[in-house]
Amino acid sequence: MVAIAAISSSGRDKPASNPRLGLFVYILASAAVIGGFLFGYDTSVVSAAMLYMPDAPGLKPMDTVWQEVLVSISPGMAAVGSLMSGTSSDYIGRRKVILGASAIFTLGALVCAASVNKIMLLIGRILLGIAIGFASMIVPVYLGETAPTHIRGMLVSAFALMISFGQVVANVTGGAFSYIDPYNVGWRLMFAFAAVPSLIQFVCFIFLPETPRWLYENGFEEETREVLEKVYNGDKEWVEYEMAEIIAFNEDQAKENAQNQHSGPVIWRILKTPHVLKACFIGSMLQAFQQLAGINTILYYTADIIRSSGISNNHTTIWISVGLSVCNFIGPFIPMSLIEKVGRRILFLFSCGLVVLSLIFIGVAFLLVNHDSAATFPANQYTGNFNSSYPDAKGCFPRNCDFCVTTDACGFCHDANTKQGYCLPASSDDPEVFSSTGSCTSTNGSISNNFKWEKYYCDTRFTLLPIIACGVYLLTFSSGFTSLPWVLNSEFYPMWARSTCVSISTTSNWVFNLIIALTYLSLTQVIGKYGAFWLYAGLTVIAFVFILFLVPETKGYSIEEVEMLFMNKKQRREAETRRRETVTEVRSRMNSTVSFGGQQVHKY
Ligand SMILES: O[C@H]1[C@H](O)[C@@H](O)[C@H](O)[C@@H](O)[C@H]1O
Repeated sequence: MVAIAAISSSGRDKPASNPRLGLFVYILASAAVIGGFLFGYDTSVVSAAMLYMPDAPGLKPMDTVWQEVLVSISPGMAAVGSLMSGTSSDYIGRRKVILGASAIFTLGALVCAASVNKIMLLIGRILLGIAIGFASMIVPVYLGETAPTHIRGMLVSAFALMISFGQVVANVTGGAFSYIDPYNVGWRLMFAFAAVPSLIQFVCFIFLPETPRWLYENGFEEETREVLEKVYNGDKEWVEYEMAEIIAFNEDQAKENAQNQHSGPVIWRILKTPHVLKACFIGSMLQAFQQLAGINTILYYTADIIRSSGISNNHTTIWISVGLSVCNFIGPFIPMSLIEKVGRRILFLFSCGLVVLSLIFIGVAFLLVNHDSAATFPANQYTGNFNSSYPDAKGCFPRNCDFCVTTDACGFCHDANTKQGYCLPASSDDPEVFSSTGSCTSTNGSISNNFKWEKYYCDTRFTLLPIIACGVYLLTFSSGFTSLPWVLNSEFYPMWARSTCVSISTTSNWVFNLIIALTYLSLTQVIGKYGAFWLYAGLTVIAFVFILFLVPETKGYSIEEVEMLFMNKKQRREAETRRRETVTEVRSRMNSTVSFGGQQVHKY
């Protein structure tokens, strides 16, 4: 992809030095990125709460179908919420959608915390899902449209950093609240905790402004200038420059609109505008690739992965999970501090390449664990009270321990000394303790001979390897892949298409998130854990090539200029000519001044 020289919409020269910003823009950004925190917190806290909810009074009995529905309804509804938020943020404004999202989030958190039955909990989870869908789409758009160009990438990266921070806090609070009567009170506190930041965000946004670009597009010229004054800390030169850019760009768009006689829904216009369609496709693919790299399998199944690498103690598992989520939290500081220096592409390619290597490393680690795990006895040596006609018995037959414990219905029954054993169907009443047939069945509540039953765990010399590999993966993923799809999507689109395209690409993120999370366990049963991670590595190699050839560098371009990067030469020439004409008109208008409130001000 070729780079273009910066084409200022207004034809003005950019002020020579960056503006000296005040506190305002940082307060505004901090309040906005709370949306990222809520996103991360909500997607993670449910795993801790789920340890207790199935046995909580009022929620019992909760079978696996209910559990799966309660966990996956929020990402599912987030996909719907992010799709809805595009149109609504065009009509009512970005700020009101943020207000709506934080209000719905607060309500959802309180409904979950106060649930007296499963239906109420389900309603709470639906509200939370809609709210995070709204937040995940609108916060990057809000920051992209408000932030000064030279810190735009950094501020949107802070949104991604807050997602990871929300995930760490969810792990820690999940652990902490599990000490406070977890079946009656603890799980409720886990949900209620999130109502505090969402309420803070709601209150902040009562006072914070709408984005200058939305304001101007919707006819609020004076308000646009007022917001720019605050964002640029009264720096006149920058306020004039940005104001001129916004005006010229809007006029240019109006002209283009009239020339091409666009009418009907925005999506129709996107389909008929090749360079915007291309940007929207690239943006959506980046979000899809982010999920196809398997980030959420590692985050959602951390406990399973730790157990299956040979750790059998629950407390150790919890603390290793916290350690891993810290790796995921440290990484985003790298793009935040480097993005405005080295640019988006280098960081993205660097992180993507390292993610491929660490996925291969995870696969190798799981392969070693698999090869090192104990063998099963040949089929003709299955003895004891083994009944091969028992349901599931055949599916559990000729595998080693690792294959056996990866299969949902089976467990490994082994000689406590020699370690060799049988892969048997797990008991339906007590799957973690007994098999349903064979040498590990319950005899008066215990296993009668020298055998031991393992549902998740295989003894291995490589215990630490998959855990180290996951830590390395989380560090490399979060040092670029976590942030860049969000940053680039907040920059790629012209104003008229921005909210629709960001909502499409955000929906792509949620849909692929769901697909990967729902298929991981079945995938490991078909191609093994190592096979699943190598598949993700293969998909990430495709992502690398995709980024290399199709993603432009957006660093340093104003949000109005980025659109040009997706045009071919002819389209760019036409757009440049039209913009030049607009510039001449705008310049002549901007040179005239009128008296306003006793002061001489520009006439726009
Ligand atoms: O950028 C975020 C981040 O990487 C999160 O850790 C992950 O859970 C999300 O799905 C992703 O979109």
